[in-house]
Amino acid sequence: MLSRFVSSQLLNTVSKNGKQFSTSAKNKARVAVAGASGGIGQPLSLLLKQSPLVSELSLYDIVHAPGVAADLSHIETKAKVTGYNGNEQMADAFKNVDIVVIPAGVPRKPGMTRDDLFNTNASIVASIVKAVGENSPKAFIAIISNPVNSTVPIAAEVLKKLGVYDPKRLFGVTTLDIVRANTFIAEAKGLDPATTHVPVIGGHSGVTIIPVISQAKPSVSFPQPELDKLTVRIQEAGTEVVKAKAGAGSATLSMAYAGAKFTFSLAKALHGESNVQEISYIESDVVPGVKYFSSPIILGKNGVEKNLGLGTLSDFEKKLLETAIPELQKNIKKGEEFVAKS
Ligand SMILES: NC(=O)c1ccc[n+]([C@@H]2O[C@H](COP(=O)([O-])OP(=O)(O)OC[C@H]3O[C@@H](n4cnc5c(N)ncnc54)[C@H](O)[C@@H]3O)[C@@H](O)[C@H]2O)c1
Ligand SMILES: O=C(O)C[C@H](O)C(=O)O
Repeated sequence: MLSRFVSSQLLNTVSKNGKQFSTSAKNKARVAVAGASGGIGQPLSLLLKQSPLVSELSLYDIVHAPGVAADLSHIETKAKVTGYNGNEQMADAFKNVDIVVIPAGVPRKPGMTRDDLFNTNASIVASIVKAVGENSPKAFIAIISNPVNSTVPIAAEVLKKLGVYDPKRLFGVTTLDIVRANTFIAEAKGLDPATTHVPVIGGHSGVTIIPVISQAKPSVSFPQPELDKLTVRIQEAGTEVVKAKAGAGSATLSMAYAGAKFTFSLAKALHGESNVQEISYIESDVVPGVKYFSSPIILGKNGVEKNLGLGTLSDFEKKLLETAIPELQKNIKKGEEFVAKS
């Protein structure tokens, strides 16, 4: 009873941007989670297992994946769950899957930047994406592992080396920034967060996170000092959680929610729902000289169908964009060089 209740709640929430989607047997996705035993991986897998959009759930990690899979497999929903542990089972984990979500890697501790995770997470993401490219070259790949600004270019370069890169099918998950912006702006204005939409563009770290409050729906306005504060709060929300967790990691539950929301949009688009809108960090030409950029997109059966671009930015947001550009360029170059050197 409880699982049905939660499942319908989640479906209602995730269909916020689109129409309710009917889920017959053939329009379900086979989804793999890499890093499935972790702080994000476990609740994300739980949310995916509860969804009628998912037919198979392939859980991969270097530890504990069979245990997590056994546990989830007892839930009274149709998705078939299988666990795969360690390098030798990695290829099997990623065979015949439609979508791979990657929250594998280490999280921040207080005092660290996301870029401080690069040395550990770059090779983790590269090895997982290589295995995905070799075993399901058409899969949509959604990267959660930080630093997202660099791990997405790393994934692209790895897939290029394999000759299977399709920029329409590779996504950096920035959904949590939008979820947070919706929540904070709704709180500030006494709105319902479930029907508040605040785009956040750019990248996923500090000044590269650009809240576009001028395009919020419903429309809102703030005196400049309050706008400054809200913007910084959205940019530093990850750090707020890292500090509050005091050494026990970073956002996991809200990220699982955001990751599930994004994955459900991919699943809906894959199976033909029209006008599925998301915001994601993808290969892009909307900002000259910045090869990867997060902006609103329309998803279709083959991935990114249309990049909706930046829309009209306020002067304040244009300044935020100017500040973000050199940092994004640096992060992207670092990711590309990592693969070129390896
Ligand atoms: N994009 C975002 O908005 C966002 C939000 C929150 C966290 N994150 C990032 O997500 C990542 C994971 O965070 P977490 O809190 O779940 O960390 P965690 O340490 O709790 O879990 C990570 C999991 O990855 C697994 N792992 C490590 N190396 C692996 C490999 N080579 N192959 C497969 N699995 C491997 C670990 O065993 C662990 O189970 C971090 O990099 C974090 O910064 C991103
Ligand atoms: O802040 C972090 O390190 C994790 C994640 O990127 C977040 O935004 O919560």
